[in-house]
Amino acid sequence: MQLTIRDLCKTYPNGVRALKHVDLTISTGMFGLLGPNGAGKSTLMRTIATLQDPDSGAVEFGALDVLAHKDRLREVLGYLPQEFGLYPNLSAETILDHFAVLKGVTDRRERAAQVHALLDQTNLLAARKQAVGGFSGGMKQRLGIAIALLGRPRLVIVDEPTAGLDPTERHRFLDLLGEIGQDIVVILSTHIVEDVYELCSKFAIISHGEVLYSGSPAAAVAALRGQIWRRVASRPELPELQRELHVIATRLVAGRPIVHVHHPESPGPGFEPIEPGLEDVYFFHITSKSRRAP
Ligand SMILES: Nc1ncnc2c1ncn2[C@@H]1O[C@H](COP(=O)(O)OP(=O)(O)OP(=O)(O)O)[C@@H](O)[C@H]1O
Repeated sequence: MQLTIRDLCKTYPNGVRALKHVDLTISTGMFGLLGPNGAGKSTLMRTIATLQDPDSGAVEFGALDVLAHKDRLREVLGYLPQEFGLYPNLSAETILDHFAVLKGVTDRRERAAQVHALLDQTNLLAARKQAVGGFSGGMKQRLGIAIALLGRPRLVIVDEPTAGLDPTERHRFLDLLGEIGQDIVVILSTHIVEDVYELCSKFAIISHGEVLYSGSPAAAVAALRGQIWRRVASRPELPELQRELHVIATRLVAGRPIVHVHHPESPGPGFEPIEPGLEDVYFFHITSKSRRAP
């Protein structure tokens, strides 16, 4: 099954152009949507999830025209929004049972089986009778994904699910997504580069409503190989380096600024070549765009 997004545009009434001619083809597996705050990720997710309309463009899931047949898309969709409320006094099991009814799983035995399987898959079986008001952030997110998976969706959309999770919970959540993404389309929106690197076979970088890159993380890294250089800089040097070279990132390592520069060959004395990481890819595309902008 394939999700095809064609020439999608959205301008909010306040004039913000949140999506500018977005084209993407997303196949079965985990697809990462990476971009800074305000890039347009949530707008794109909500549009695919049929929660809001674009101004123009098309979304197709297999042969289904999503914008023309929203109800049919919703039958095969699981959506975990950035923020969601849960009745704090209800247990995870009761909440899942309610949502299963809403998703149309009317057969009691089938519903009980699905709820049990999802509680097991999300490692919430032991906590199933507890009121969710006492759940940790990670447990709430796992319950959120269990709700999204009710009714056996073919398309799952998760919007920044790992924000605010500690490393253990983050990995547990990512492992869970990895399992799910074996044979359905899963779109993971995030601003955490490692989430994409660890999990996604394909990804796109989006900024200011535009797709700056789409492809595999490995190909994106390979395309920059031999072109990323690093050197320690003193603070007073930074403005000149930034003027003269394409500095993609500056980091403090043990209190000293380290600059990463994109250049086809050595940019000068003191620079050493480095193996690019996905973070270099991300900053390269984001900064290339702002260098091109008038
Ligand atoms: N309902 C709205 N009305 C007006 N502007 C909006 C609305 N929703 C989003 N925007 C603006 O559209 C742009 C894209 O927002 P969006 O939430 O899609 O980005 P995002 O990539 O999901 O960001 P974040 O990571 O911060 O959630 C931002 O400039 C945002 O301020």
